[in-house]
Amino acid sequence: MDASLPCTSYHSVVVVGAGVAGLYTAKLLQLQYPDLLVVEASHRIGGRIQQVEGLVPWPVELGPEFVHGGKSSLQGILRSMGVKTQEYAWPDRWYFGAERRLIDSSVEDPDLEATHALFAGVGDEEYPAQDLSAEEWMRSRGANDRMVAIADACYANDFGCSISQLGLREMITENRRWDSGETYLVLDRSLRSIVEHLAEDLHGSVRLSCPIHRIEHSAHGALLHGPEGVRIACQHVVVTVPVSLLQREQIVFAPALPEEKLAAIQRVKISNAVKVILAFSRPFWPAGFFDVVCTDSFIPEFWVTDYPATSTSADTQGLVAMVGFAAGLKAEEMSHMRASAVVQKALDQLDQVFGSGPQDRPATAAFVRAHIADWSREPYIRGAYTYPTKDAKVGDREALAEPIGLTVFFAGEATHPAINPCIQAALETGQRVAAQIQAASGGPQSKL
Ligand SMILES: Cc1cc2nc3c(=O)[nH]c(=O)nc-3n(C[C@H](O)[C@H](O)[C@H](O)COP(=O)(O)OP(=O)(O)OC[C@H]3O[C@@H](n4cnc5c(N)ncnc54)[C@H](O)[C@@H]3O)c2cc1C
Repeated sequence: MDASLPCTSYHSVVVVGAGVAGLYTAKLLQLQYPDLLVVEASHRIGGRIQQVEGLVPWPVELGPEFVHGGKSSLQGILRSMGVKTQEYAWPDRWYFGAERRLIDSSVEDPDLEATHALFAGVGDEEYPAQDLSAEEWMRSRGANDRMVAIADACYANDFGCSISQLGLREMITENRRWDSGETYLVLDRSLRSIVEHLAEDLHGSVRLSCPIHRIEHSAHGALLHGPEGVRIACQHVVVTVPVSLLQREQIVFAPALPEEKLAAIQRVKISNAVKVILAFSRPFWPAGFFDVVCTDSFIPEFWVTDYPATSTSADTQGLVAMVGFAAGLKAEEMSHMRASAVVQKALDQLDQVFGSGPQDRPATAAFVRAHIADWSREPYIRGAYTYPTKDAKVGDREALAEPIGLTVFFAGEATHPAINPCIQAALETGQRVAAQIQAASGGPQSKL
């Protein structure tokens, strides 16, 4: 990366944000626009793809960890990288906190089946004129408290929010347009490799530690304002920052963005997510265990994370890891707790889920160290990922994606019209915006 770029420069294309959407846009446009520049606010590339080292013998993912769906558009990139994946059915166990009962997902449970049937059929619903939360919608379809608790821990948490925040309208769109498949894929290496692959030819074209705070734009181009008087002029600018930052007006646009886009920016929400990563001296879960969704519990989901060792440090040798994932209101609650209290409650929960007989505190007994990733604290992300938001309108995602003339373009997971907050969606928005810029300058359409 070139840190010595001049304070005022001109580029035909500037991409704001070096997450996967920004990096993919740059990769697709780089040949045609060799002077393209990516500006990134933080000191690293990858955005929400981030790892922590030194807990166990491999880097543990702080953000995304799974490829959602075996038919995802990410598959082409993974194949070209020679990545092998393993498929898991999700979820593989259930823990009912109120009943203190752990079951295999093959065990019949009428409330589980009824909840899955409701959510599988949400795409058949009519768009309501007045939006409902998923909880209100479930109750209107006769769901009981146990079903709501199941949906909160399973569907809402996976969507990155709580059941009261999840909106029916965007759930309908998501359900109708989801085309990636239902299995979870785990890669044979860190997701960092995807970031490295996207950035491999961008050396010298990425400027780090350069938060853009103002974009002046006209039909003729844009002037970007960065720290310490940095000015970057360009013909086309691609804004890929999380919608949470646009809501906080961390970038000021002059002239202001159109009313319709501003309203959509405020309606589409990102909630928080917290990952509690726990290193243990030995596994205390059943052989073959992958993941457990926990109703009426502090942390709604735990999974085992296991990659080929990349470190030989004596400090991590032989350790195993489990990750707790909480989103929405539960994550907000955790954000206000002391880290030691979060870890204690996580261990207590695992003791309850897996303890029995003389082994009644297996997690506590095997605990070595922990790391907590609280995404609300990331200054240039401020949350996890957009979720099907209550009171968002049909067409809001398209409004987020709408360019301003031929100068300002928008990409990033929030701008995907299928309400898809996954890595593949971020990549698809990068592909869309690259094609828009090529069309705007009369160039050939990307074949990638
Ligand atoms: C905890 C968690 C778990 C997840 N799990 C999964 C999963 O299992 N599978 C999956 O597919 N997806 C998952 N996701 C979602 C996935 O990470 C995102 O969809 C994807 O990484 C978004 O990429 P992006 O490029 O749109 O945004 P980002 O990665 O957020 O990139 C935006 C970039 O813009 C930069 N930026 C912000 N402000 C400025 C500024 N003013 N100037 C310059 N740069 C700026 C940011 O620093 C960032 O690098 C998860 C996300 C989180 C947080």
